[in-house]
Amino acid sequence: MPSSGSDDAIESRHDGRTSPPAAIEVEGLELVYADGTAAVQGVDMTVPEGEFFGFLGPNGAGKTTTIKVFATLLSPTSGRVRVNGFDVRTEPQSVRETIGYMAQETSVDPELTAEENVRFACEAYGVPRGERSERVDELLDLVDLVDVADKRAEEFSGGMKKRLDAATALVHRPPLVFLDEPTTGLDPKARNRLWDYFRRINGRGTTIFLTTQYLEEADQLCDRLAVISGGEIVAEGSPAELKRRVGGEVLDVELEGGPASRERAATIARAFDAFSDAAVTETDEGISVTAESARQYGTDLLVALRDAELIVTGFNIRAPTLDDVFLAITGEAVDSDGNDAARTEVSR
Ligand SMILES: Nc1ncnc2c1ncn2[C@@H]1O[C@H](COP(=O)(O)OP(=O)(O)OP(=O)(O)O)[C@@H](O)[C@H]1O
Repeated sequence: MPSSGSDDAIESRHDGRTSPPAAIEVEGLELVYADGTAAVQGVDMTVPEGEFFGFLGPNGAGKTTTIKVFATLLSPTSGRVRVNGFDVRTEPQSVRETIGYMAQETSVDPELTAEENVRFACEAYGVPRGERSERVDELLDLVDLVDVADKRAEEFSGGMKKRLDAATALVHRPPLVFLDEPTTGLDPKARNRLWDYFRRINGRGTTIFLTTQYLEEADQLCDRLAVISGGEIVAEGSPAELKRRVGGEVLDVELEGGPASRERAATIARAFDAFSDAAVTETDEGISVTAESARQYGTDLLVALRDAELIVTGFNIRAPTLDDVFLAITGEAVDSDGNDAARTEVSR
């Protein structure tokens, strides 16, 4: 793993000997765009080598801006960022040579075959000529595109294009890969195949930095997560830790009637004595109540709703998901259709 720099406070904090350099080390990162938008405001984070790290946040939170700083496409306004041991400001070339970047839009050439796309990427990244054929075969095999190696990418489904794109991001065997919303718009089957692939490259030791709008994806794949909101990190931990932080269980109640019924039910749940610590949200079907005592007093709430002449058509008690974590932390629900995050009122 490359490492350089003598005057580096971050490295000396690690003593420079006992701990290997982290894949990503960030102290006090700020990025202000030319128009004055403060997109990232004082971010600190460390991603150890080999980790599968998830970076979550509502739209406009600063995720892509942060990735672009890590990938040296934007220069930080202030703060220190080291990627694979290199300073993004003073050693951008070394950073670029040691990272893979799968951007939101695929960069595959539709006119070229799968094999030609990967071969072209090998040339662009300076893979030695004698190694190219083997590298192309290995990567097409890794992403299960061997059977269609000679087909033009324009014939591929969205999922196949994404897998091909991921292969091209890996031709130079980078120890760290950035995946910016890699599965957006894919059907569940295609998404699952990509997940297998990401797990495989992480299993080979590659550090992965993933942004996604699918919280289930983060839950399934990531060792650790950070949530960014308004340019600041507002929560960090493993998926299990974050879920525990929400606390308790979630009671989902389905109601007959429109928004007025949901609003009345939410008011009743908020006023319910047993749920003084509850987070109550209105959902598409009814309401959700997250509380320590959701299981114990859930039926009492159902009775209270019935007494208020609201018609309950279904209910369910479950453990919190990352969606609940996200809602509790940011006050916004992630819209899995990829539209703007829906703002939902949260009372705590
Ligand atoms: N080139 C730019 N000039 C000025 N402001 C920008 C620019 N690019 C992004 N922004 C703003 O910076 C903030 C952070 O944007 P960014 O794209 O990093 O967020 P994001 O979390 O990646 O959102 P999304 O999920 O929508 O991609 C937003 O307020 C956005 O409007």
